[in-house]
Amino acid sequence: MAIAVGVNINHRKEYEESMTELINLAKACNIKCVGRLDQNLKRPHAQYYVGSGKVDEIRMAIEAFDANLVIINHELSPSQLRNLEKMLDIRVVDRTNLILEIFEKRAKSREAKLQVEAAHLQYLLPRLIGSYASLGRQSGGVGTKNKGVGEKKLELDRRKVEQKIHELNREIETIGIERTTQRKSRVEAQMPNIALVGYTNAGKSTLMNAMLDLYSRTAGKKVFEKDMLFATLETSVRQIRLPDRKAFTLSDTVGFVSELPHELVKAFRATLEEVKNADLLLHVIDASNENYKNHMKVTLETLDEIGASEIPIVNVLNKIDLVSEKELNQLEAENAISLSSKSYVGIDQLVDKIKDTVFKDYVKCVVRIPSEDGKLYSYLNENTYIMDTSFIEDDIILSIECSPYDHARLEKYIVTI
Ligand SMILES: Nc1nc2c(ncn2[C@@H]2O[C@H](COP(=O)(O)OP(=O)(O)OP(=O)(O)O)[C@@H](O)[C@H]2O)c(=O)[nH]1
Ligand SMILES: [Mg+2]
Repeated sequence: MAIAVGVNINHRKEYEESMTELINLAKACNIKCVGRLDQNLKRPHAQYYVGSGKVDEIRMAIEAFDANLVIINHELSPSQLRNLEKMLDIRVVDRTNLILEIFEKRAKSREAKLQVEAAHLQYLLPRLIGSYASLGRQSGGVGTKNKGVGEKKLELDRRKVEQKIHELNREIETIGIERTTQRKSRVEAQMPNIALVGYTNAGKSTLMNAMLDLYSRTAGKKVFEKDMLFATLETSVRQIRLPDRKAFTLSDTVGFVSELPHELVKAFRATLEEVKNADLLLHVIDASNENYKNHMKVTLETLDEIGASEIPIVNVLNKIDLVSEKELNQLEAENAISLSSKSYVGIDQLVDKIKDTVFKDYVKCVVRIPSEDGKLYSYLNENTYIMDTSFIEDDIILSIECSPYDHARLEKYIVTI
């Protein structure tokens, strides 16, 4: 049972949505918000984040609603967190900590678990001094009360935590090396990489599944999709082969959120390598969300933070089945495709767009291959688009469209007709 507290700095128009989001983040952590307090300020209060009068109001709300937790819609400095907890005598959780707790709950793979743990410890390190947060982890997460840490123990704790972060990072690095090796073998296969990116709950995983359903022969390898914040925490890479044999890898990635903790972005850098190494990003946007523009901005900022801002982007305005025609015409996004991943509307247009970008260098040519070269024929059948087949003497004449890579390799078979 928590009281949600927000400070609207300079009347930000995204404020209301970010409070709703905070309450949803809490829900994802099994915390129910029973009360809410807001304050308009020009800048946060240095000591308590909220103004000191507001601290009294929060105290009254805690009593009135019998709450055992206060959630703040922003990252608090270590001293603000300490001061507030001291004043209120209750555990205070900031937005960053809440997101970290969700990631901790959802992480499944070893790599994701290690990354989240490293991020959480990094967050805790400067906050170890006498806060509830410092011991919350050892005694069971949000909502636990703890007090009294001796100075000596604190120093010991700090060194232990630093050591642990160091070990975790080493292990994450090792997994990262394996990942790079896997990626290398894909690069050698000359397959372009496309990554789905975007705000959490925009529909990235749903679009991935729709593409798999339509264009993958190895169906059944679907990814997890759900109406909740941060359904996806791991990067999944799948191969897609279009009917004209053009193939690419598609990566589904962790969603972004406004004020995504820097510790997490840093910790997830290895997982987000797929994004950094992509030839094209499909920026999935929930067009039915009235704050979609702010979501786009957050995504672009996060891409910048991970060093992926130079990669070409196609904007995918998703969930158009929930948008009226009038609203659809008002949507603003450059280089955009509108579609519905859920009802499979408009996916063909996205595919055309993909062909126009990552496959624009594909070339059409005619090759003449000896009919006994069955191996070459089956390679071409598998990897290039055969538009026409005819025969001259004992040779097969194929009109094909292929990658520049294959084109170079086929040089001695190419004929002009
Ligand atoms: N109506 C409608 N709902 C959609 C569409 N695409 C996705 N959804 C729903 O939106 C919710 C979130 O979808 P996901 O695919 O899990 O979203 P995500 O972007 O992968 O989210 P994270 O993994 O949390 O970052 C699910 O309930 C989907 O069914 C769509 O085109 N139309
Ligand atoms: Mg997802």
